[in-house]
Amino acid sequence: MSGEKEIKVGLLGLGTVGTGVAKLIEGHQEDLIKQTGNRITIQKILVQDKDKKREISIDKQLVTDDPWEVLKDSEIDVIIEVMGNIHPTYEYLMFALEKGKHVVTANKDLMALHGAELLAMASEHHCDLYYEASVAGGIPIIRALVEGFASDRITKVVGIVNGTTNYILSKMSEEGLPFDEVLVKAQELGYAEADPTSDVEGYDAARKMAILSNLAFHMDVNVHDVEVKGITKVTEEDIRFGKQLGYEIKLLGIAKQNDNLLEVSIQPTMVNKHHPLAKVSGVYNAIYVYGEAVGETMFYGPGAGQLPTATAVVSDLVTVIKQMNLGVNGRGVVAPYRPKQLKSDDLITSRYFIRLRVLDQIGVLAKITQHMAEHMISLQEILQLPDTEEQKAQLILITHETSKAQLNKFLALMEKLEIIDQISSVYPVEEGEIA
Ligand SMILES: NC(=O)C1=CN([C@@H]2O[C@H](COP(=O)(O)OP(=O)(O)OC[C@H]3O[C@@H](n4cnc5c(N)ncnc54)[C@H](OP(=O)(O)O)[C@@H]3O)[C@@H](O)[C@H]2O)C=CC1
Ligand SMILES: N[C@@H](CC=O)C(=O)O
Repeated sequence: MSGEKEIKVGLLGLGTVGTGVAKLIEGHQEDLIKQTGNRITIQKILVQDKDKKREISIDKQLVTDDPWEVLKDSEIDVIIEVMGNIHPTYEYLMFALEKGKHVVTANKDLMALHGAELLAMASEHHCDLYYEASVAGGIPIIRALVEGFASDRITKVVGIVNGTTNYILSKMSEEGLPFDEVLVKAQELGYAEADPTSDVEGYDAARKMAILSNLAFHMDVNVHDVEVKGITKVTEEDIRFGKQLGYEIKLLGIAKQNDNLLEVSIQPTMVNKHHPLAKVSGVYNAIYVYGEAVGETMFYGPGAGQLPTATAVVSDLVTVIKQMNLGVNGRGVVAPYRPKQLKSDDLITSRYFIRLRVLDQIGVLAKITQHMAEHMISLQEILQLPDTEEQKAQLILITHETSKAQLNKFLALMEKLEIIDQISSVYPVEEGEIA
């Protein structure tokens, strides 16, 4: 096709994802033209360091370190933001939207914190703001929630939403590799955030769970509503003992809504080895969505990395262009319309894996189980193993469903007992409804 209208894009960032976006726009141009009727041109690219050696050859004239050269360019129709961070990114995108430019972003930090303001600004100026790449890289989960399940009422979203930590836990479990070594590899592969603390401490996944919960439950969920625990304290023993009892440890996001009461968390979880989530390995992500009408659905795919993430970004761009051609930009945003109320700890329930180091004495087990009974915690399974220290033993308890409030009271008591040397770890257990 020739003579098609050109759509000009301003690219903020030319790192892992930005490079993938440039590659796809160039490499898939003919298909993109067929789908949109438009030729897509990258007009300008913002970077920090203009002299940095780049993975792809780019016309030097396009590259700038002056944000205003991109943001104030009146020929640019769409800004693609893949530079990350909250500031100055927030200010740049607010400016772009105010000037009537459509925005596509992969930035979950920004969307989880300022999504509502950005979407309001987009709506006010009849602009699109799409952010599919911000959750689960190449999996079109946002589109599924917003469009695919628009007619249903979602009750639960459970999944693995961080590629870096899933890669680390998989390598630790499958190959026995140490945490630090695998983290370096994840950074080299471009999976980890610029500061990998946000991956390993669970903040990245918490932001993604906030975004998903917002869209799934139509509540104004923000990152502060998410209970967060990362993987830095997961030990080789937890992985080994978990396996002995038939579990794999996964950093699992859980968002559940019952009677308009919400719980959202991200934490290392013992997942039954027969549950499909236990088999999600490497950088892959997987998300279960449960709807009242649809029942159970599962989405699976690469959660990070250059081309998977770029696919989501460029697909958003295609949507924006199609809407430009129809003149319907900025109309798709549905603001949260249900009041948000978070569950108290007595309404949050789970099974739990508790690993204790105890004194290896007669009557220890009886005392512990007696305290469990007093706290209305019922035992599902127990495993006692020798400890590396003499006269100590490792005790692993798997509970039946119990409330977080009861569990915390029980653990507080355990801490005070002389027969308990250490509470080594506590993880929720996900058996899965289809295990
Ligand atoms: N990597 C992944 O797999 C995924 C990433 N994302 C998200 O995509 C975004 C980009 O990630 P990624 O590509 O990995 O990040 P990188 O660190 O690889 O790239 C960031 C790019 O932005 C530029 N940049 C950063 N800050 C500024 C600034 N203040 N002014 C001008 N340019 C700036 C950098 O310039 P220079 O090159 O000169 O340093 C670089 O080109 C983030 O929001 C991330 O969370 C989302 C899903 C997956
Ligand atoms: N660091 C993130 C990148 C994608 O969002 C991850 O590992 O999932």
